[in-house]
Amino acid sequence: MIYPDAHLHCASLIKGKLVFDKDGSLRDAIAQGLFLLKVPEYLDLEPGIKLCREFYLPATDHTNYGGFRQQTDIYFDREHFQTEHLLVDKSRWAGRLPCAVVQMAQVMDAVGQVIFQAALWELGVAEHLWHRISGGAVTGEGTHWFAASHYRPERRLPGCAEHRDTGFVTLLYTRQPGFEAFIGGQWQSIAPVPGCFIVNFGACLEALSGRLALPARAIEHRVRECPAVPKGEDRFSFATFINPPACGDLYELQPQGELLRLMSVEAFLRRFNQFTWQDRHTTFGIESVPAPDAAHE
Ligand SMILES: O=C(O)CCC(=O)C(=O)O
Ligand SMILES: [Fe+2]
Repeated sequence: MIYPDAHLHCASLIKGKLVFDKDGSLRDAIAQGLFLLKVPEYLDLEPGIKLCREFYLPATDHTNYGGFRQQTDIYFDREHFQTEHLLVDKSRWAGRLPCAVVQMAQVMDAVGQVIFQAALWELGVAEHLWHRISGGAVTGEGTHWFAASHYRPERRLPGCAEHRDTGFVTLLYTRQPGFEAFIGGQWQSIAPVPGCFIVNFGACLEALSGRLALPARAIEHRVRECPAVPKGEDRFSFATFINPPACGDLYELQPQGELLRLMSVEAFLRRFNQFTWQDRHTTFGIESVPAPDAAHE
């Protein structure tokens, strides 16, 4: 099946502010659910790329980027899909990820917070509510994930499940095709643009803004089956996600400005895990599994 390629607006960070190219705006991007962001020139993505190429390989003496398959509290084999991934909460980045990856993830996470704040301004959410509605995630508290994904071409399965990201803002980097988003009532391919992140909004932001004049869209997306590329490399991606804490609540802002509590984040994540991946990791993001004895060097 051939899908049309979607046109996405493109933004940059200029002096720490989110600025869109002339034909686009944050308003359009919020309504569409995703946009492209030029990778800031001070951000080196090589550590993330190296991790994606190596995390699933056996550990060796020469590198600390491999040997993650045994670390079952942060490594997930999605059995019904091509993807296998690392998902690591910020509280574990320093102890479990190579130093250069931690530095990169911290910058990506900070960029995500700038975008999140810009989106809250645009949506008209009063600043004194930002901390409460995000469980502090808007300024670095709450849950901040780093994910590194590898798509196993030998598996004749879809790349990754159809889903909406659960949190507020996601920054995703990939170099190979395969990402598809449900835009304008149909699936559309999102071709990777060299030097750009794909930014998308998640279910917590959609829930928060559902009754406002400008409701944010948590875009439905997936990765199609990615075949082996002769002499090419396997598909990979890495991402940071900004989420409320698992012990927090999901809110809907009312048109008059008051907050309505919808449900606990825990109940929401439990449902999401069960329906999206249909595997044994139903408490992912909710229960923290004790760390193994030896931290990853
Ligand atoms: O690998 C990709 O391009 C998408 C991955 C994704 O959607 C996710 O990790 O939430
Ligand atoms: Fe996603």
